[in-house]
Amino acid sequence: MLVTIEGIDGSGKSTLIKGLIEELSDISPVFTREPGATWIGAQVRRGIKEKIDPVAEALLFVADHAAHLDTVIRPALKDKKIVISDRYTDSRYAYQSETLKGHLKDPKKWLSDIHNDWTIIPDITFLLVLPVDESLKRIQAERTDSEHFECKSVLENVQKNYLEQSEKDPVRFVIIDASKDKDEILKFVSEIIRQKLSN
Ligand SMILES: Nc1ncnc2c1ncn2[C@@H]1O[C@H](COP(=O)(O)OP(=O)(O)OP(=O)(O)O)[C@@H](O)[C@H]1O
Ligand SMILES: Cc1cn([C@H]2C[C@H](O)[C@@H](COP(=O)(O)O)O2)c(=O)[nH]c1=O
Repeated sequence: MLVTIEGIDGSGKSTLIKGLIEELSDISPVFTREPGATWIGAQVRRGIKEKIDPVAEALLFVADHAAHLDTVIRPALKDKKIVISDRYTDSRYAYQSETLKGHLKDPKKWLSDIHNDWTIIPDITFLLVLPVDESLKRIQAERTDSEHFECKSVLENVQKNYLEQSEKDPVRFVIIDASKDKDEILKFVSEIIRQKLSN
């Protein structure tokens, strides 16, 4: 089973994953992330930092995804493991639809075409939704450096894109009110994962 956790920067994904590591320890899921689980992930982070061309940046994210599927996701799913990924393809649809505006005629179609035929669609996606002002407050409270995505106008559109994605696939997406207490979110998410496993 492939579970993905999505949401704008500062919405609480890493916090939720930290809780799930302990909460679901009896079922030993494989925890992974995009970018970061492959050597290409390091190049993606470099690209973000250096603010490279948006098409080059998008292609690096896609390359990282392909390597992630090859080296982590497919082998784990083949072994019947539960895989939980901090960000996945929906991050591309949400962020690159925004960053590629003005660079490509139809970024959403381009992103869809480039993933078709080889990606794996998650079984369930938890989308953490939080007012952008709140997410920025959380980020600013804890970070000294910020990525170019982390500004109000970009994140507003990124969140809109996420919600649009969730409307297209309401069975896969579970919307979480990320302003709730983190223990409440953790309990809700872990219970849904266990329910889904027992079906
Ligand atoms: N439910 C919550 N209520 C209040 N604060 C929270 C909650 N969840 C996370 N936080 C705090 O918000 C900050 C950002 O959380 P976190 O790093 O988990 O977000 P993230 O979605 O992983 O961010 P990014 O995508 O930028 O890495 C942290 O300081 C964290 O402690
Ligand atoms: C997978 C992916 C990520 N991003 C953006 C979103 C974040 O601002 C950064 C780094 O991710 P972090 O886990 O929150 O540190 O990258 C993106 O634009 N497109 C993607 O596909």
